[in-house]
Amino acid sequence: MDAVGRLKEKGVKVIFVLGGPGSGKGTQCANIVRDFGFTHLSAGDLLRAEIKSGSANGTMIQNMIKEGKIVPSEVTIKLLEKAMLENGNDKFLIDGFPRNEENRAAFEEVTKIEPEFVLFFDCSEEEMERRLLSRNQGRDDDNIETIRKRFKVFLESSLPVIEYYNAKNKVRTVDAARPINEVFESVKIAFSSFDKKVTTNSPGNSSFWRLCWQKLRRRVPVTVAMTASCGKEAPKMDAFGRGYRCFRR
Ligand SMILES: Nc1ncnc2c1ncn2[C@@H]1O[C@H](COP(=O)(O)OP(=O)(O)OP(=O)(O)O)[C@@H](O)[C@H]1O
Ligand SMILES: Nc1ccn([C@H]2C[C@H](O)[C@@H](COP(=O)(O)O)O2)c(=O)n1
Repeated sequence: MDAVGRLKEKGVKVIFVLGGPGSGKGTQCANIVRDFGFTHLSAGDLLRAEIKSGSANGTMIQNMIKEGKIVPSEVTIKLLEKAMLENGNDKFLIDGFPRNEENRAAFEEVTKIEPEFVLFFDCSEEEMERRLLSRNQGRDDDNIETIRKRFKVFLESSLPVIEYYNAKNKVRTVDAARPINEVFESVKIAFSSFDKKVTTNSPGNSSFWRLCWQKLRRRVPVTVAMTASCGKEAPKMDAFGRGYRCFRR
């Protein structure tokens, strides 16, 4: 049986975890693994492991990561597919993928998998830059020059992917600019509605969404619980340039 058949047979469920560089995707994925039984697959980690393994693609991947560029989809998808097939679990958090339209379309085409939902960590560039510069994990790309390139790629190539899934009502947005524990409280809300397939303020609830809009227009912060569970696009009151935040605190 081919890889697609085996993934289908396994009944693989996928959640894409997206957000700017340093928004806290990896940190929160560790919490989700602990509490919700998912396996965490970081596209960036898989690519870095490929460099270390000395594979034929290693040098190309290394150069692209140093430049903040996105590695061709076929390389990343092969690594993700292999990791999902080799793992006994059937629930995966795919962190940092899809990073652009090519990643997204190729993944669907090759694996025939649609994500259950997309967990989007919303954080300002200032905060992400602060975090990346103090991450201290010896990453080649955590220097100010590459960080700026990664932000540009995020805005130009990754946000359209989030918008694509948003149009399909598949995005659950979390305000990621708060302390780790507070962010996780919102993540838990996003996941509890996944398990139960019910949300208190469901995306289809137009009066709820109208209330969100009214609050945003008056600059009253919409609570994270609402944002996380409604699963709809947060209106862009403070978009581009300073990140993708829907309101100022
Ligand atoms: N809510 C938070 N508040 C403060 N620091 C945080 C928070 N979340 C994560 N961090 C720290 O910020 C840094 C980046 O976090 P993390 O590696 O989880 O981000 P990421 O989105 O996975 O980044 P990348 O896309 O570059 O891999 C880490 O040093 C982490 O400890
Ligand atoms: N789908 C992906 C994911 C990652 N990369 C490359 C480019 C990124 O800057 C780098 C680090 O990823 P991170 O660990 O920050 O998620 O890896 C890619 O090309 N394609």
